[in-house]
Amino acid sequence: MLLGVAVIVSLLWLFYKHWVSVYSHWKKRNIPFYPAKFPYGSDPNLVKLKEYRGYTIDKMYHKFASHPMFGVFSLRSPMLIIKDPEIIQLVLTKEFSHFRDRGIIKLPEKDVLNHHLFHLGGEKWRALRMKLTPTFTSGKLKAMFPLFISCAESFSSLLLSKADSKIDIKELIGRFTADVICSCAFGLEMDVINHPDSKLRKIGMERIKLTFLTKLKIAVTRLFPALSALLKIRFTPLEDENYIINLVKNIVEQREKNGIVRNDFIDLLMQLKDKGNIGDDGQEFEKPFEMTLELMAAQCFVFFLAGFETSSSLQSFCLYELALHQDIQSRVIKEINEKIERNNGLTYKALHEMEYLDMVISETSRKYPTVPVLNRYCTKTVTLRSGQKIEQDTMIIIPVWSLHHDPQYFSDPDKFDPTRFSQENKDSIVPYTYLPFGEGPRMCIGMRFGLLQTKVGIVTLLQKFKVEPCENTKIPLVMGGISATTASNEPIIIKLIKRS
Ligand code: HEM
Repeated sequence: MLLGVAVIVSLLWLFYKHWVSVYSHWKKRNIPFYPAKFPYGSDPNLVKLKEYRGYTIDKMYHKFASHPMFGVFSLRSPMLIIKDPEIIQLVLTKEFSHFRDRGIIKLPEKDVLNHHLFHLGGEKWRALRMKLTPTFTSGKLKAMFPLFISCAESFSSLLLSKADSKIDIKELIGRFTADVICSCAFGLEMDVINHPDSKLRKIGMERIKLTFLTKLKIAVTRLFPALSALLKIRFTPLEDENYIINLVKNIVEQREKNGIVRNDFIDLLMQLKDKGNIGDDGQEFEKPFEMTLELMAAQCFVFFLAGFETSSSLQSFCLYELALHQDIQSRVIKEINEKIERNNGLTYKALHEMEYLDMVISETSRKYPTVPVLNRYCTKTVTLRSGQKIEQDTMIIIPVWSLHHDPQYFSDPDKFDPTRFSQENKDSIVPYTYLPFGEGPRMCIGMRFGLLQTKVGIVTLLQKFKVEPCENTKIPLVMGGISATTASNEPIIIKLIKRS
């Protein structure tokens, strides 16, 4: 009995020693760091998600005010937080080949729906990124514009039924963005606007949640890959995976059977599938690979996920700020009316001429960056000008929220001030301190699509309604921890007043 207890205590002690052995990582490398405590590491909030990630990292960011970068530990993973815009530029762009991967999760082979552009690394990512980039050329976006407008019309009808009431703006706009992405990328008329409980949207909303269980799975796949394989850890439930794969399979079969060509995202994937192995076309990819139905479904899934949540957040934060700043809203609506009149309707060209609206959206993206941090993973050691090294296998965090709220780069950062992005002022923004879509070869592939649907959504709504705060509007908004993207703790409630 005593022996048994002694063995257990010794094993626990060994486990503890092994766990904390990594906590000297940054000290050995002479990099300032946020000390760690067993078991969570530098700050339990990095793991427990009780607080928005942007806030947790921001507190650390200010503790290391005079340092270009500093180390933290999440559980027992060392991570390097980079603050200096010059080093950020090096990571995202100049030395990109050393930091090509995100390294957020070690992808379990069988979790096929996660093998998408956002999580893939190395050559497979490079090949897919190169092949999928043509999805969003300006020609393609122009061709899709009528689909945006058709979704906007159904959105308008829904809005009219909400006139003069208080609404949860993000919920409403989320239906519009889900419809746009389904229609433009997949040719699917889901009508989420009128059927908000659609299965696809529900799956998307679940996947965007960064629950404790998801974080635990990320940690286990990263720290104990063998255990993760043994436990068959997966991030997408099998039922959802089957649903998405079948959905894509049906679209492909329908198109093949009826000879439908829409020149959209699915068509591009189908062409890649028909051409045989990706990389066999003389474009120098190390290991050619097949575009399987599962790989196609994974790319569709990430476009849906990345497309609907980010744009609906941006639009809701923007309308919230416009509700609070009636002077800015009046200027936006004046511009909208002028440009629509000059172009005989809401055209692609009219939207492009709306410069003030563009400034308002840029300022919203600064104050509420949809993705609070960017992740990179160092695959080859780099020596900085200071002589300091960033070693192979280092996980990197770029604190976007903190940069966007650092008074050194954006004076009075809590103030909503679109003039920061006027023609005269925007050139004075320090490069690599404004990163709402990331930067470099791995930046958001859907940026132009996201901005276009954001503008169509806002213009459609503002043409019909004035937005105002009401007694349920939270001022200021406090961000919450559960979502992987920047999201308010509580619903964003505003009032829609019908324009005469
Ligand atoms: C307002 C809307 C959007 C915002 C704010 C946004 C933001 C971002 C950010 C910050 C990243 C990471 C960039 C980096 O690490 O440097 C990203 C990546 C990505 N986004 Fe977006 N995004 C938006 C819309 C979209 C849309 C509409 C799509 C697709 C239709 C999309 C697809 C993706 C994909 C696939 C990636 C991964 C790219 C790669 O690793 O190669 N995003 N996005």
